[in-house]
Amino acid sequence: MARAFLVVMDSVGCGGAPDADAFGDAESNTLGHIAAACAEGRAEEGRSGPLSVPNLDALGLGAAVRLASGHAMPGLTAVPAGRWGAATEVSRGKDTPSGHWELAGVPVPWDWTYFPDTVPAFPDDLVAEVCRLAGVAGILGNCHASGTEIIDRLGAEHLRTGWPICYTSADSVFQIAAHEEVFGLERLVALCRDLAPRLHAMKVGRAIARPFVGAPGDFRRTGNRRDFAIAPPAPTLLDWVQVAGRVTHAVGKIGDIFSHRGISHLHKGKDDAALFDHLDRLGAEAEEGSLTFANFVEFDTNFGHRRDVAGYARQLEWFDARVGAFLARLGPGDLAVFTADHGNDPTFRGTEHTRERVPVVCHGAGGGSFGLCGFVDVGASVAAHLGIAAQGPGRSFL
Ligand SMILES: O=P(O)(O)O[C@H]1O[C@H](CO)[C@@H](O)[C@H]1O
Ligand SMILES: [Mn+2]
Ligand SMILES: [Mn+2]
Repeated sequence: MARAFLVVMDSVGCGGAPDADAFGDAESNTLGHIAAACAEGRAEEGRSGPLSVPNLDALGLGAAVRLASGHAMPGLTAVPAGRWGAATEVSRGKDTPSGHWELAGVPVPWDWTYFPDTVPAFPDDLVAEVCRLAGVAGILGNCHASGTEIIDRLGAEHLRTGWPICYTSADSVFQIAAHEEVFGLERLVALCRDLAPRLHAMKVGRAIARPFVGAPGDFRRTGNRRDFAIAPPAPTLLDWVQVAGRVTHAVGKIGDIFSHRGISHLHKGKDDAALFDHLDRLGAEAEEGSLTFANFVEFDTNFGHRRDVAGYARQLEWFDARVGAFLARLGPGDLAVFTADHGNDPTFRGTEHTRERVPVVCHGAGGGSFGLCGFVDVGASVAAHLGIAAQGPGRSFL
């Protein structure tokens, strides 16, 4: 029986979204602009020269970017041996839940609630609820911010007052940063968990705990981030597979993103290297007929939001080397799909996600292009490979 591995490279978009302009993201292209910067010698920190991702390129990565957006992709010159194309999203959001749910066959039928880019950003009654749940007299932040910048700016005041730092972004999120040892990690996680139902009722996608450690001038976020996401609106690929009596493995953030629905086994790790160790092990050991669904988040959190072009390129090159070793572990009936959930162009203005198409490159599904498809078709294709009935609007491209 076949196995399937669906691997999301978080934020590794490839431009070309027909509605990018409506998101203020016209011309954004995460992979296209990284490849151009590398080829022009503008991404030389800790690496050098044209972007080198031979394993993903052999599956069709460069070709997928050219198809999606028309970008040249210097350095990615392989004639693809894999099955490849690019996918377009329809959900009215460019965040992680929208992207993953749609990849898993379920577009988002509602409009997300976003907080305005004003100070304060949050309504008084919501702030009052945070204060009640946390047992504090006030909050810090109450604005749009980048998570590393706001702990640098307000971390010392947080230590002094004990008030949690609350902030949001262009995504439908309510984020709370607090010191792991001073405020307490469990207290922060409980605060987010308790606040989440109220946020979900408002169609705010996630309450996110963003713990940090250190002292003023040297605050660092830890790997203990927790996301409390609204549940998907309908059964997803994970549910379809599980209902069919198969095993599902969730690697990294997948559990949180799917509100822990349809997941048999959760595999977490402190960083992407640890997550790839899980993926390698599952490549060798995952059950016949199983689905492994993995998310690699560091492209997005460490490099996209930080607008670090060289860092993003380094991460792609590191990831690609591990892809080569991973694919060597797979058997003849196995499918591996590498794709993304949205863009986060490190050359673009601001620090937010960017609306883009995403590459879809497959190992174990023969060769050639299936052209442009929808995000939902990825889930339908994985289901088809596993011999499971898909639900919803997706159609298999296999
Ligand atoms: O700047 P940081 O805290 O990493 O926040 C980013 O992470 C959030 C959730 O992934 C996004 O909405 C974006 O705001
Ligand atoms: Mn994401
Ligand atoms: Mn992000």
